[in-house]
Amino acid sequence: STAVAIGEQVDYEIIGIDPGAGIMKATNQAIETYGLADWKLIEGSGAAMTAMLDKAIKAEEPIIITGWTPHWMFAKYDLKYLEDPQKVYGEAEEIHTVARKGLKEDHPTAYEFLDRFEWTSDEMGAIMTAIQEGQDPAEAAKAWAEANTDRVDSWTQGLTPVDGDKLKLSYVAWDSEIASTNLLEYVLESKLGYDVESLQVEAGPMWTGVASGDVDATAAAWLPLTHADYWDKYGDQLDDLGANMTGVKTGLVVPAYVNIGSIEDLK
Ligand SMILES: C[SH](C)CC(=O)O
Repeated sequence: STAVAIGEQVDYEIIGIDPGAGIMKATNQAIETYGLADWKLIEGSGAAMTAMLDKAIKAEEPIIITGWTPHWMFAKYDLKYLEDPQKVYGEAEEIHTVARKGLKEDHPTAYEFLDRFEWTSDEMGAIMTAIQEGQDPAEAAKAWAEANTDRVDSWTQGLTPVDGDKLKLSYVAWDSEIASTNLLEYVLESKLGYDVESLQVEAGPMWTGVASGDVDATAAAWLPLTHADYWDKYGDQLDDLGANMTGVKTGLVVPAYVNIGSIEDLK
C-alpha cells in the first residue's frame, strides 16, 4: 500500500528539529498515538530540517518533516500538513510573550511595549522571507519596521524612552522566532533607548531563563499545547503577557507530491 511505500521510501524517518522543541514531544506522542511503531523521529535543528527539505524537493523525493506556521517554507515550496484526526498537535495555537516577574516595576517602558506587541503571520513572514533570501536578520527586521512605521508606532506611542537600560531577551533558533526577536530588539533599541542582548538558547533554557529572572522576556512561547510542559513547570514563576500572534499551528508536513493525506496513512 502507499503507506508501506512511503515508510520504505523515507526509511521510516520523520525529520525533526531541536530535541527541546514542543513539536518534538508532540511528534513522539503522535508516533505512539497513531501506532507508528516502525517510525523514528530524527533530531537536528530548524536549519538542518529545511536544508533536507530543500534537497528532497529538488530531487522530488518524499520527505516528512516537523513543520509549523508561520514559516517561509510554505511560501517557497508546495507543502501540505498531514491530517491529525487525533489532534495530537492541538488546534488553534498561539505564540505568547512571557516576561520575568518584576519586569513591569523595573522596566515599565519595555514591559508596556512587550505587552502591546502583537502582529500577524504575514507580517512575520515578510521578515522571515527576507532572512531566508539572505538578508541579515537585524537588517531584515529594521527594513520591515521602517516600512511599517504605523505598526511600530501603535506599539510605542506615548511610551517614555530610556537611556541605555540593559535588557535581555531569549529565543530558540526557529525561523519564526529569529524574525520576531530581531524585530523586538530593533524597536526596543531604536525607538525606546534600551541596550538589548538577545540570547539564542535551547527551548528549556529559554523558559528557565525567564522563570529564574536571568532573562527579561521571550516572544517564543508556543501555547497552550506546544509548550504545555514548560508552562506547567514554570508558568507560576513568570508573567504571561498574552499572545503576540494567534492562529499558528504545528504538525507533520510533506511536499504536495507525496500522495498521503493523514498521519494515519503512515501506519
Ligand atoms: C517549532 S515551533 C516554532 C515551537 C516548538 O515546537 O517548540
